[in-house]
Amino acid sequence: MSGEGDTPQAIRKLQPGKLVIASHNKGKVREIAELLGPYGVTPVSAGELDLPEPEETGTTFVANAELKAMQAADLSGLPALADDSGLCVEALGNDPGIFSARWAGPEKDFRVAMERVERELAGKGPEASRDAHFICALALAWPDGHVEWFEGRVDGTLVWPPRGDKGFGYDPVFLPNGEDITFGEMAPERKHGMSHRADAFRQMVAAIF
Ligand SMILES: O=P(O)(O)OP(=O)(O)OP(=O)(O)OC[C@H]1O[C@@H](n2cnc3c(O)ncnc32)[C@H](O)[C@@H]1O
Ligand SMILES: [Mg+2]
Repeated sequence: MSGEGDTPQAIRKLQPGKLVIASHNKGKVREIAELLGPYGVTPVSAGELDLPEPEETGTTFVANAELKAMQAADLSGLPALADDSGLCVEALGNDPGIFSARWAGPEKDFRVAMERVERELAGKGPEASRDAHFICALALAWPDGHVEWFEGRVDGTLVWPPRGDKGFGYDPVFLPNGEDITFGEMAPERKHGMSHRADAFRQMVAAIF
């Protein structure tokens, strides 16, 4: 944490415990808390505040991140950071994309979601590209209604069967370009060195902090 004298103006507005992470996904909340670690901000999650999970009616990652952040800022009276993210598989026309969470069904079973990706890819034939990328849109909403957003990306290929149990969601099938282990096999610090979420986060830090 920076000393009082060199703490940038914006971070002083984000007093410890005063930034809502507008997400109900424990894996994301953990990663965002880790990424916020160096900035002296102690986040509180939407779940801890009993905030409702809004319907994601947007047609883009940014629109969904904005609606989640704005609702949390509005209901809590605190600055709120939301993340809308997903896996885009090029041979599937970038599906599941914004529907990545919905492919896991009401039980939020990502084994089912990963199997669906693999099945749909198999349906494209053996020559189909296995290229994929993750996108992360971060939206930071202030209680006065002002919103800023940032979008990050990481490119890779899909493996089958799934490998590793360290991450969440689609991590076990995502092999980032230039790496020999999946996100599911990676220590969190290594994932933060290259992930879509860390990419968006770097842009946010450069702009805000
Ligand atoms: O909306 P919130 O409450 O934040 O939680 P969610 O899980 O519904 O989140 P999204 O609507 O943004 O859906 C994105 C899905 O994409 C997947 N995803 C996003 N980032 C990922 C990552 O870093 N690793 C693996 N899967 C990821 C993950 O399974 C998410 O459920
Ligand atoms: Mg969601």
